[in-house]
Amino acid sequence: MSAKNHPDFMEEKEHLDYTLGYVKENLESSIKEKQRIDQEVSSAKRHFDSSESQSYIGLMVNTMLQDRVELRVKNLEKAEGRPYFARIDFKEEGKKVPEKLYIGKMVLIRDEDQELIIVDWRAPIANLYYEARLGEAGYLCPDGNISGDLTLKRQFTIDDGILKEIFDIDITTNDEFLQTYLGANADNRLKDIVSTIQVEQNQIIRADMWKPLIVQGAAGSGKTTIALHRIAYLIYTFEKRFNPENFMIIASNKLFLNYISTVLPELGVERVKQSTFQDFALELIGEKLKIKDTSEKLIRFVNNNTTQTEIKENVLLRKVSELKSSILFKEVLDDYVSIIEEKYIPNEDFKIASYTVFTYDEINKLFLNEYRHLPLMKRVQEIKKHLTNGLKRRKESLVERLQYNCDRTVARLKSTMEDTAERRSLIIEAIDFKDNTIKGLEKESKKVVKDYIAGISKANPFQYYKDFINDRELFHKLLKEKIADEDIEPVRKYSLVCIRSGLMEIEDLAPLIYLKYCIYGMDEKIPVRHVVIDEAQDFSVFQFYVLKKIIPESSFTILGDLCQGIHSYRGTMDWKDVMKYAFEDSNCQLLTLEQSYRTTVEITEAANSVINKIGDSNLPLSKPVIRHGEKVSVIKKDSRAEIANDIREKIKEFTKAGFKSVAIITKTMESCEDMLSYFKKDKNSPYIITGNEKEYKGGVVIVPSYLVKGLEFDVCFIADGEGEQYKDTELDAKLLYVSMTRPLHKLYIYYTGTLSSLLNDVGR
Ligand SMILES: Nc1ncnc2c1ncn2[C@@H]1O[C@H](COP(=O)(O)OP(=O)(O)OP(=O)(O)O)[C@@H](O)[C@H]1O
Repeated sequence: MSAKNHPDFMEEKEHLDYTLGYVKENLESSIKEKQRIDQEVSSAKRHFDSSESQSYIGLMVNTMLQDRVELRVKNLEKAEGRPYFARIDFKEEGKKVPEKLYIGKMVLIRDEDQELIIVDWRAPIANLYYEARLGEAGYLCPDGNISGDLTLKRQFTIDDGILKEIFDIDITTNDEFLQTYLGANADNRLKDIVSTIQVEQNQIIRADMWKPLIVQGAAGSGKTTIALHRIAYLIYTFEKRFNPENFMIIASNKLFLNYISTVLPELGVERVKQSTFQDFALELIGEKLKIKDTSEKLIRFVNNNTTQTEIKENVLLRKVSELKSSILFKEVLDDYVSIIEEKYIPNEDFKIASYTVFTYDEINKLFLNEYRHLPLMKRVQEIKKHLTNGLKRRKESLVERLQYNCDRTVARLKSTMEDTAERRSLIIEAIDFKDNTIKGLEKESKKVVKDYIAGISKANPFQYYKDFINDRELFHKLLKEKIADEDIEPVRKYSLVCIRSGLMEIEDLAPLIYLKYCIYGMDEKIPVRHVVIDEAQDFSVFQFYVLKKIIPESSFTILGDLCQGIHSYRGTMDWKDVMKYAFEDSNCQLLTLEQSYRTTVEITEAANSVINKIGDSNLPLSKPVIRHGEKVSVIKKDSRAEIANDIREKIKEFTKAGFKSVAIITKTMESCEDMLSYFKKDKNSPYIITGNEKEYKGGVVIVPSYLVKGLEFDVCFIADGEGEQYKDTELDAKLLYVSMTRPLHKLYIYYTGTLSSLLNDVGR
């Protein structure tokens, strides 16, 4: 309700004014404090003397103070216009009066008396706001369970320091309050949702960090947003144990990373590691490999192929991808590594001079049995230690023997011969022989271990991978009964072409990391403790498997939507596979988010009718939050030019009405370019998203259906809804579904000729 009509308006206004005044005053003094510390740090850096420990300690302390005051300034700046969004009154058991707690994006404590002015939304007690109902309630904190009575839950709309609305609520968030947020227009970035997080979202954000968590969330259910809030929550909760750098987001492309990049700073989080799987994999493999554009294969599938050859080629492409993305291929590589392992140690005894220190069998047994738990190269390091120790012992016993023999010879000569020149010469000869032999042994012992180890292969993982694909006989042997006989050679040949052309595919990265892991181990300890993977339906089970293997100390939050699995040939079709193979079912939780917050009831229902055409009852549909809008318009035109004209007119109208982001979505890049040609002469012509850009600028864009995933716009125009474009296939249905679930408010679907049968139930 309008704040002024609320009975507590005056009380709340006074409190807000007080808080704003405090924030302002504090901001001014904190800025001064910051300037002072900045100056001190820069002067300390200029006069830094590394040999003086006092100088080092001083600089460290000042840098820490600098970080702290910088954070305080940032927090206060954030609190300037809207210091909090909610209030709860909670009477803890045993206390007489309820405590009034104002919840905001950051904590604010009054310096004078340590009074809590604003509670951080991530604090344990703030959970009452997100999950508890009025009445008996409790929350879990490091001291245990705190119970009491929740007497008030209140939400505020505060705009630029002005109290606009007050809602007293019981359940999580009031519909009206949520609606205000959902009804807002999208600029070019995702935003934070701290004030309207829903119960099921909150449970994901605050879920146990150490249990792997998979979230199947419908389009628009807030997966990306929640992923970012979860990181902010975990960083806050584990502030003392981990740094932001210990958290990592892996997403499908750089554009998407850029799209989400503003939310974390908004939530007060910086320095979190962000990467695409491809970049991260290349960093791990450590080879300068060129990788094909990840959309290239999809583009081939998306373009409607006509010739039999093209159709045949595409079938092969799918098979290659499916194989290399599967756990089956990991098993094939396990067999391959076993073969490498058998021949890894050269069939040679380890000798010094002509004396055998260890036989080949002894060494190989150690390699294959004793050190089996280690990667091959790590075993070699152990063997090296073993050889060195054995050599030392052997050398000592040889020296002892030589000394003993020499002493005996000398004694014998002395007892059997007169002290003549001949006897002296024989004694010198014996001593020289001993000394020279020892010298020889010393010299040889310096290099025998090195030479033996040098005989062991040091090929890099990529070389092993190439060798495997090059070796026709071996490839066939290991793939037999794994895939159809007639597919083995085409798969090998296709892979061979990739290798020879120097362009690998994203599907080759998990196998390469795996080979590196098995043969070399991961020396670089990856300092990541929690990995969040978004758009996870595009990741294969093998990719999840290797990530888990190489960062075993990390836990994972995996979020995706199978309905949007447009890369299903290399992605995940069933979360249960991920649970079973990547996490070996160990405590892995699967949660679902069905409610969609992005779009209207009408648009969600239309999109669901398309996904229903696939006829797969396992595909989880989304449920719209109760926000109604216009019906989805399905519009027939005689030509593309007419479609472009209509879109142009509508864009003008919507821009006037305040909509900030608009997308014209076509199925392929070719049709994007065709669409753009009609806008070329316009003053503010839209631009095409190609997938190569690192920055997302927003505004009016033209985008192919396979690149629109993850993004959202106020209004979307699907410019080519005809049957010729979108056939009755699973991939086309998913592409349409993804495209249709992007708008917040309005969706128009245009076509010429005949409408795609996938859209038969839309607009009815
Ligand atoms: N609790 C919430 N309160 C307000 N807005 C919300 C809430 N949850 C989600 N949203 C909004 O819904 C929209 C969709 O969120 P987001 O992009 O994170 O969803 P998603 O599940 O990742 O979508 P998709 O898979 O379709 O890309 C965003 O505009 C987000 O701000």
